[in-house]
Amino acid sequence: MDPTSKQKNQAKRRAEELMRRIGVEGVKLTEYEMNIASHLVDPQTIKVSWRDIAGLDEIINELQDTVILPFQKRHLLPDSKLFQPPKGVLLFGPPGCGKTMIAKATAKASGCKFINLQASTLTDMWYGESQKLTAAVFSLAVKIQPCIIFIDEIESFLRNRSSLDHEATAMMKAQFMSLWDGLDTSPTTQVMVMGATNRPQDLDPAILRRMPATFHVGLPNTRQRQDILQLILAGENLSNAINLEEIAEKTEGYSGSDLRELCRDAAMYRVRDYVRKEHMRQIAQQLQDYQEEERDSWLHFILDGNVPVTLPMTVLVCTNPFTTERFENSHQ
Ligand SMILES: Nc1ncnc2c1ncn2[C@@H]1O[C@H](COP(=O)(O)OP(=O)(O)OP(=O)(O)O)[C@@H](O)[C@H]1O
Repeated sequence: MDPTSKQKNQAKRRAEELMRRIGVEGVKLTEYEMNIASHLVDPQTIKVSWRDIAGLDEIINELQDTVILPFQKRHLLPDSKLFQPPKGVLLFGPPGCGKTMIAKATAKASGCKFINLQASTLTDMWYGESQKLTAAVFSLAVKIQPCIIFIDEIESFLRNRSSLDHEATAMMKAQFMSLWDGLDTSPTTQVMVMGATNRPQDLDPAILRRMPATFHVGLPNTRQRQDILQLILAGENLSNAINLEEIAEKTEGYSGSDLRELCRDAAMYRVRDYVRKEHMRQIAQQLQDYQEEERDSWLHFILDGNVPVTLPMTVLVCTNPFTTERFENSHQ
């Protein structure tokens, strides 16, 4: 009995559906390629585009020239070994600064299929399966090219080799690199590995060499923070008193993701504030209704000719002169 059969069947169904949607038909896939294909992203359905990324124009322009142009304009120099996208691109920098967004927008702009791999997809497997899956990543990418293989947290499985590495891990790394090199054998192959990491210093130098295009996606400066805030708050109902320049100055050290959270918190705070005030208003209204009801019941009591021993002054003050008079008369 295969303990992974349920998982494999699900991956197969998902992969077949995806392949149909992205217009790859008549391509026969192995069981392992099917598994990898379930991580395939249809470029049409990628929601992130360059317009959603603020403050990173320099990186975007550079990516457009070095990566996207060779994919898009391949027909201009179809046989050239030089007019090629780099085989490896590395995006590095602190968390939450837009690396994943850039990778997705690159795939969308270049029209490439996008295999979104978590390192764990390859490493959490049974002994022997990892190697078959790694081979499947590259063979699938070649079958459906042009294709970007995106590996988030790439350092977690292609880290510095050490003598402490498990034999299977060491073999998988060596295999990954040799398959990567294999992409170079045909000048027409349009497959690129794109990695993202917060810890470039942990990456194996041999991997770094295979990624000639590196982009530092750092923490945004004041101007970039203002651009990000402007983008996040576009279309929101903002008070005229809000000064984005001032907020940008006060948020040194914030990533794009932190700024988004800040704006989300502010919106939540306004709604919470409104809901609380509304709640207080309702309580005040209920209290007032209750007091009015109480007063009415006292009035009935008085009008019926009863004399309360401890009639609250408020009732006397609130009642009309006629009632008070009756009360006084009856009291005498
Ligand atoms: N430059 C930016 N412009 C607009 N939004 C941004 C920017 N940078 C970050 N964000 C916001 O932060 C979120 C997280 O960004 P993203 O996932 O691309 O970061 P990352 O660098 O890949 O982080 P991690 O290293 O944690 O994976 C985005 O979904 C977006 O809302």
